[in-house]
Amino acid sequence: MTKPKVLLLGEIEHAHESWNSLSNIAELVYPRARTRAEFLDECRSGDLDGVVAIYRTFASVDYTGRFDEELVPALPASVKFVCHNGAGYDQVDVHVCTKRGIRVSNTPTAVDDATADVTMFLILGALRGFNISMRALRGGQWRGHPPPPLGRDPEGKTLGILGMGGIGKNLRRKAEAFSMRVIYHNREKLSDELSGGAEYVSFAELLMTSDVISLNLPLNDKTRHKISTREFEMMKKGVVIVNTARGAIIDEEALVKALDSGHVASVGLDVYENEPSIHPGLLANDYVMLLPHMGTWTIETQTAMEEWTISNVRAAIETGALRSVIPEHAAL
Ligand SMILES: O=CC(=O)O
Repeated sequence: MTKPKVLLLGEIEHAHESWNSLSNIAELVYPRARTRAEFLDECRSGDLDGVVAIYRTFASVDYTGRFDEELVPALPASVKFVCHNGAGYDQVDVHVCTKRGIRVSNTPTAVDDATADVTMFLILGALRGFNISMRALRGGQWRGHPPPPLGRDPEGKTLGILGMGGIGKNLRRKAEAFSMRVIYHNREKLSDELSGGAEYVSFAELLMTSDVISLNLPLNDKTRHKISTREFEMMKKGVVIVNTARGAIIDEEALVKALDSGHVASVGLDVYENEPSIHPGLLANDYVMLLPHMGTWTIETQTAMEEWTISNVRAAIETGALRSVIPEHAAL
């Protein structure tokens, strides 16, 4: 009997044993294509016919481009599952996949600790203004001349978490260890058990009362530019904003203006609207703490994410259902 095929888009860096063990149940295939045009051709050539599940990485977008209304219909008719390695799956057009009868999975939970850790690092760094002193030190000027303004402590500050999913909940625990008061806004209020007792507030109240705002929500049509000029104006003067979710949740142009006016005191960013390019206004501002999308960049977390994605592929082939189907496909 011919085995179903599993296509790898991107690299397996850690979980080689688990990946290779899939060959017991599937034929593992690798694309020849190195560009989107080549990938579309390869799909249309029939060479990938029989592929049932695709394992894809965040970085594979560099050569396939987004899984959008052009690419998804071009996939072989046999494709039933797209297993994305990552929590955020904004590179995949879920609606087009739904129409084609393709189910999508992601890697929730596996990313929570590492991403919440980076969020805490950025909160502390942005509150303390560490970017200025770190830069001065490397420039041979010790703390700089004049020394940087004094930073602020997290203790006693109100942290507003926008998006209380796995990362938001994990961050809540970590922030409370720093004696921050945590409030949150979500599409729906969570039970006290799930929210850990954090206070549920409206979106407007979160904007108006937080000293620090952390963005922990997925990027989709509803959340793109959720934070723009009007929202910045509603925030307290001197607010600190941290984004480890997706850059396009913030209107970057409006952010630069809010920083330049001093209304937003400082920000900590791991993600950007058009990464890897960064708005020059962010690069130029000393009150911006920047990381190049390092939220899950640890050995443990990258390994866990690969293992998780492979387990989705295995479940898809063995049972016809994904282990962690995305919420949009849960009811299908
Ligand atoms: O950005 C990282 C992820 O989506 O897992």
